[in-house]
Amino acid sequence: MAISMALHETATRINQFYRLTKPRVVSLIVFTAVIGMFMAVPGAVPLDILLLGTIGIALVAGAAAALNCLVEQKMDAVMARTKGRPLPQGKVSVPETLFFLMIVGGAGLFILYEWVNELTMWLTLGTFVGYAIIYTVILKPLTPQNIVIGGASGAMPPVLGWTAVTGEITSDALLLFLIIFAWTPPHFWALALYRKNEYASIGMPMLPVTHGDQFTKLQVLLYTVILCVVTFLPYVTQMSGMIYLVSSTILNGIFMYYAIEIYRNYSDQLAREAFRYSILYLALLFVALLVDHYFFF
Ligand code: HEM
Ligand SMILES: CC(C)=CCC/C(C)=C/CC/C(C)=C/COP(=O)(O)OP(=O)(O)O
Repeated sequence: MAISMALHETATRINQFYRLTKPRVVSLIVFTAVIGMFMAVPGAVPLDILLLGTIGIALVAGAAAALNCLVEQKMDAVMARTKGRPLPQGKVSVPETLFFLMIVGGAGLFILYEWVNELTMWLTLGTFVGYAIIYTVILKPLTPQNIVIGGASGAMPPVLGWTAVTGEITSDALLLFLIIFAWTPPHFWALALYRKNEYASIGMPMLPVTHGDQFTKLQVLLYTVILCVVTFLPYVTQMSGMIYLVSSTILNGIFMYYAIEIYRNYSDQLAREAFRYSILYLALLFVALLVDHYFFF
């Protein structure tokens, strides 16, 4: 009995640390990194790079998310969406979180340095600093353009995957970066529209709080148009073929529908759906890139 209680308690503790890493967001981030690896070569990705690169990038991304949770714990305690997180709930302490993220992040960087390559290690460290320091600490509380600039960190993982395999950055890798970079504003501002009051309550200068709903809706629409243009580029540059063109056109059509409807007939429900769709969109777009890469015609 005592042993099973102790086991249960240990599992619960481990789960709290796991939750600090924002596992769902990080899964999609790692997924785009893995697809970046496959896109970088015509044939198979060496298995050791695939495994160690993925583990290394995932560990550093998880550490970055944990540092974000640490920095924002007081604000997280106020917002309904975030108040259940481990730090505001007192499930883990500040020193424990610091220790955890340093071990996890350090292990990730070590793996990348030792078994992948130095360039990927440095770029991953730069991405960590970009998200956990430049975005979280400096830009987020300062300017509503925080996510346009901070989004650059979220857009880096396919580039990290690419350099893990090739050791260099090419224009095709930058195209993958551009796709996520253009996707981030409609992804986040759709959410910010229906979570505006929560952001206002903690004084976070998100676009709907500082510039109002109408302006934000217009920005969602504009960035969705930019996204459509950017996602056409892999076909134009012949990085991708027909499978990608058809898939991305359908995915973009649905995204445009949401962006136009948000602009013309806004409801929180619609913005919530658009936000959920944005996640599905990115996942499927990257699947389309991958499938097309191996069945190019
Ligand atoms: C600066 C850039 C970004 C900002 C500000 C942002 C913001 C957010 C926020 C606030 C949520 C939480 C929604 C909720 O709790 O209901 C969220 C969820 C999510 N984001 Fe982002 N995001 C960014 C970039 C990214 C990137 C680059 C990816 C992946 C490539 C991503 C993937 C996801 C996923 C998968 C979820 C759903 C998580 C869940 O279901 O718990 N985000 N995003
Ligand atoms: C490879 C590597 C080091 C990647 C790091 C990049 C990274 C973890 C990006 C995540 C983007 C993200 C979780 C945004 C959430 O916004 P938020 O943090 O403002 O959301 P919140 O309000 O839910 O805390």
